[in-house]
Amino acid sequence: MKKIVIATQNKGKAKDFEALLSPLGYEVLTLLDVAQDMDVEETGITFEENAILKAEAVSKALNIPVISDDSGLEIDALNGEPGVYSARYAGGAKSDDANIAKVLDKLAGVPENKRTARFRCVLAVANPGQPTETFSGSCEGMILEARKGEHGFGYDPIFFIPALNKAMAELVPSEKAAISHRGNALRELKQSMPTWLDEQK
Ligand SMILES: O=P(O)(O)OP(=O)(O)OP(=O)(O)OC[C@H]1O[C@@H](n2cnc3c(O)ncnc32)[C@H](O)[C@@H]1O
Ligand SMILES: [Mg+2]
Repeated sequence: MKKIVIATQNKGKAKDFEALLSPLGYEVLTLLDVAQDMDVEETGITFEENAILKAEAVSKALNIPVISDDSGLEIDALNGEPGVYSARYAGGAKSDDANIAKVLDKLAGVPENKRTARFRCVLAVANPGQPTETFSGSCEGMILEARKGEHGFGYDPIFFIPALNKAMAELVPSEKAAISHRGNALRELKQSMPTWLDEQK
């Protein structure tokens, strides 16, 4: 089986990438498999900057091609927060539960039609000795008033997709892959670099 390294420590993202890439015949490896202690500081102020930082640091250290993912949730009523700070929105250690609680608290009393939001994802492809490329995807939705569903990770239980009449966390991995910001960004990558994935071994 072909292998591909995703420069992430996030097990939820790893599952999303498995749903996207195993149908194409890839085994997905992450930093948790290949470089446990590599934690790249995300000092950028955009998803692009952070995706490039993570991909280049890992590609350089391991001397292999990698894909990184920088992503987050933008809520219109909060002027785009949590945005690039999505992973640690509630401060301290990363906690999906505390992050969701903070969002629900901040949106208390905000009516349904003002709860619009989107997930964004930027993938960076870094190859030793070649210029890094980025690809982006988004997914529009609304912030629910309470958690719903058991699948996914992060803010998925409070992200409602009107077209499916379901929360993101109610979708099984293949259903999420078909409509998600991460899936859309990967489809962009495949379109712009049609042979890149095939060339990995
Ligand atoms: O940097 P790595 O190691 O990849 O892992 P991370 O969790 O820190 O990832 P980011 O820096 O890109 O922060 C993204 C955060 O945005 C949220 N997020 C991103 N994609 C999501 C998705 O598909 N569903 C729910 N929440 C998501 C979630 O809180 C993530 O922790
Ligand atoms: Mg991170």
